[in-house]
Amino acid sequence: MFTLTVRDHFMIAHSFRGAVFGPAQALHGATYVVDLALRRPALDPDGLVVDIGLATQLLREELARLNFRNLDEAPEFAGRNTTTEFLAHALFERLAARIAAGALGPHAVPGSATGGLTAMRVTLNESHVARASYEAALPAA
Ligand SMILES: Nc1nc2c(c(=O)[nH]1)N=C([C@H](O)[C@H](O)COP(=O)(O)OP(=O)(O)OP(=O)(O)O)CN2
Repeated sequence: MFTLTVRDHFMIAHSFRGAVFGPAQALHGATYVVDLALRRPALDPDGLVVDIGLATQLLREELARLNFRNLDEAPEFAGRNTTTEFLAHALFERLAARIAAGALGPHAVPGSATGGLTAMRVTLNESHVARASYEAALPAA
């Protein structure tokens, strides 16, 4: 299995509901370093998992939707604790939809004639001691 990983970061503010979060029930900031890992068992006709430039651009675009926002005020997350795990899954779903729509080129579309991407992992590094990931297969379109 081949894997290509690209990295970017974003900054948000949020608060959590639940005694388990202790002081993080108050509004606080976070800077997440995000690793996007893209997987396929066979390289495309150019010898790539995907083009690094396209992957970097896609990740940057999706993180820009969250960057500098107070997630407590984000309608799409209303009523949810925007934990590191939750955000990893939310980003996975957005990125998977963009990839299926061709954002990383036709050879990356899952189930394409050249095989396409078969799996993806989104990791949010929330500090030097903790990170959370969401990983799953990418279904063929
Ligand atoms: N599994 C998760 N646990 C926690 C998350 C999370 O996203 N997923 N987030 C937080 C806080 O937002 C913050 O990152 C850490 O806050 P902190 O108060 O330092 O939490 P700790 O559990 O590390 O320490 P406490 O002993 O509870 O103060 C918290 N947990």
